[in-house]
Amino acid sequence: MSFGRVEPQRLLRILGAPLDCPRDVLAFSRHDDRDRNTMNHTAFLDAHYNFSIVAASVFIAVLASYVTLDLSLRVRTASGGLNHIWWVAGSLVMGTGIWSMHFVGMMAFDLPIELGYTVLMTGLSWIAAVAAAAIALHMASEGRYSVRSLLCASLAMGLGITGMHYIGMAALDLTIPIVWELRLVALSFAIAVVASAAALLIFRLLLRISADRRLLTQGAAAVVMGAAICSMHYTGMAAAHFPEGTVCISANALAGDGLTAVLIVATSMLLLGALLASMLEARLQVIARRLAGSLKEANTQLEFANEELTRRAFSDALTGLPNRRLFEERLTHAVQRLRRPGVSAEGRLAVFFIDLDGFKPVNDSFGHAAGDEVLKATASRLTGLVRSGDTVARIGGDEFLVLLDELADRAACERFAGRILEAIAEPFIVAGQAVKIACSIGVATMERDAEDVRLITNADAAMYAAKRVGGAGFALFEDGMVVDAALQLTLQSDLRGALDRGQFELYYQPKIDARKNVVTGVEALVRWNHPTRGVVGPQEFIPTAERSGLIVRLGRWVLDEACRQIADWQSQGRDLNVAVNLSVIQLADASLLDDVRESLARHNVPASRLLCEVTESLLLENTQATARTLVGLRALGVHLSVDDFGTGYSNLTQLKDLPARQLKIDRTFIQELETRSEARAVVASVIQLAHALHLTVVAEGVETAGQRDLLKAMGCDELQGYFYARPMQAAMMQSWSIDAPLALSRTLIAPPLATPA
Ligand SMILES: Nc1nc2c(ncn2[C@@H]2O[C@@H]3COP(=O)(O)O[C@H]4[C@@H](O)[C@H](n5cnc6c(=O)[nH]c(N)nc65)O[C@@H]4COP(=O)(O)O[C@H]3[C@H]2O)c(=O)[nH]1
Repeated sequence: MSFGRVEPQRLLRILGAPLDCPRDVLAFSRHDDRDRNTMNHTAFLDAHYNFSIVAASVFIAVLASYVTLDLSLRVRTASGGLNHIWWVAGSLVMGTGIWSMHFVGMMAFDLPIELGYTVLMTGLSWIAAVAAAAIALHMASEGRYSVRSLLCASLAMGLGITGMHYIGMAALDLTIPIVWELRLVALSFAIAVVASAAALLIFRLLLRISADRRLLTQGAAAVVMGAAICSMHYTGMAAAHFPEGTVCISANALAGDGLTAVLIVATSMLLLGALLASMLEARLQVIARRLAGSLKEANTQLEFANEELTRRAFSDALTGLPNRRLFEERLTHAVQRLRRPGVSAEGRLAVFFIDLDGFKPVNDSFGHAAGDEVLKATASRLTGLVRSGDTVARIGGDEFLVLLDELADRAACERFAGRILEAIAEPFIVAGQAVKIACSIGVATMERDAEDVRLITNADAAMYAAKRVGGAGFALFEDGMVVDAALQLTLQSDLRGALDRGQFELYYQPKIDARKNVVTGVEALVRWNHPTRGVVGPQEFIPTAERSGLIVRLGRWVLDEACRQIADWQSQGRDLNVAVNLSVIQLADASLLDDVRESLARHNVPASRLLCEVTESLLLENTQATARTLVGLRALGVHLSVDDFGTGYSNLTQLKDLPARQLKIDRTFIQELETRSEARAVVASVIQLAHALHLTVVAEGVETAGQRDLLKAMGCDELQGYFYARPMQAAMMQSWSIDAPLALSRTLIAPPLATPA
């Protein structure tokens, strides 16, 4: 299709080329005054353009620019060697596109002589175009460039494009050479350089534009770039004047309308193909990015899950402290560090085993959430005591471990244990109430050259030792304690089966009315008939039973057995009151009241025959649950006795609010009665004040006649102790008589406890 012939001047106007070019040059028929030297007296051939081919060349230029811009993105975003392939392919496509535009533009140039192009020079011009494209795409892949590099690249590209154009012109082998209008040649070079710089800036701009707005921007940019390339070409063409009489020797080489059509179609197909490939690649890149994104997300989730698993494997979920596993690992490292050559010979490690005293009742009375708060607060108090390199761990229930290294001596360990005791002794706020808890601490240390590294076991053994002497204190590990600790473990496992196997038995110790000298009642004291160790005293297994929770079942059995015994004595005509000891854990147990009620009913025993002894310190803790139980017991008609009075920190006025009926003065006071006047003064005033509060007073641990006489003189109501009788089996109570000679009562009635193996 042809749009007819167009004047070059009009064509330049359409393409935006400078219009101040002298008419004579544009018309190729008149001389330019300024270039008179070169063009004087020379007549030039009339040149015209075939508009449809010019349009095709413009289309190719715009299409090439669009494809080039697209390829620049691929070169920039592709990775793993693909960018190099895109660079080579892109340079070929872009170079061919520009070159093709030039070649088609040349075809549009119509002279009255036949024109044709030599293959070699045409090929060279193609190479120049590809080189310019390679420079452009390389710069595009950089993304950011300095003004200097932009200038250099624009110059190089400009040279490449201009080179392509003028080498392409040189492919016309003419008998009379072309006369060049240098000003326009320079202008065409300047246009090429400016167009290159604009193209590079557009490359960069395009990278910053979001994908959805890119299509339009890229289209507009392609039009600008295409127009710039065409301007350069047609300005270059305007600079060429073909003298009249010239003949094209290469007319038979590359030429003809068919070739133009093939070139246009082939180039367009090449460019469109490249565009499609580029778009496909872009799509693939999006998919790959999405895949990579989801893979990354999956990886992040996996990493998080792994971290969480590791964290859980090595930490305690409630407090966030390291657990036993991590503690052991850190201990191993600490031991290795200690043994490393060069470490101070005095350096030592210390493990503190901390077990809370009285935590279980808090947990039972206030609920697990409150218990958790106490544990968390304990964790933070302990953490607050150590330095950053030390380790605090929770290894279960209410047990914590602390590892300190570089401790100077045993005194430092003792000081630290003291600080732990102080920290835990501070009241905990539980459900809005201040609750006091203590702890037992076992300390095991290791010196540099020591072989034994069973620090945790040793600290545990020491903690047991501290617990056995009443808790709320610490003990440093000593060799004999390991045996003890092992014994505790055996005890614990044996205890579990002992109840089912009926190995527990109640012994009874009489209480004597001080004035009337008659038995008023007995205190039931539990014994464990151990199959291998013989009779085991309560002090050896009650703490263990409390720790293992078995005390609730054991206490239930004691209550029931005591009621059964009351009924038994009743049936023999003996009305004896029986006192049973209640543990702190039983008091906090909601089922205690039901247990007492059921036992009384089962054995048909009046509640007034039963007396519950509760230690003073426990009564004064007076948590909500304990208070409820005490009031409930009282409501049932069961009497209460304050045991071990004087060992706690109470004063008598605090006792007046308690539903107790009896007060037992601790035997440590009784033991000093004869030797210390202060003890006498205390016991005398306790008896007086207790009477004022309508409490009967029992003195426990009466061992001598002198103690008996003093207590009688002070007005003490009841007496209990070895002076009268040791705890004995129920059957022996039959034959026992107060009037029996003391020596006899001791040998007959006091079966010695078996010494633990
Ligand atoms: N040195 C000396 N000791 C005397 C004398 N008279 C009595 N004793 C001992 O003092 C303890 C008195 O019981 P406790 O203060 O309630 O102290 C009891 C009580 O707190 C606890 N216990 C005993 N049976 C039970 C029980 O069934 N349940 C609970 N929860 N605790 C019990 O075990 C503790 C020790 O009981 P036992 O070993 O039987 O020790 C008894 C008794 O044998 C004396 O003249 N001199």
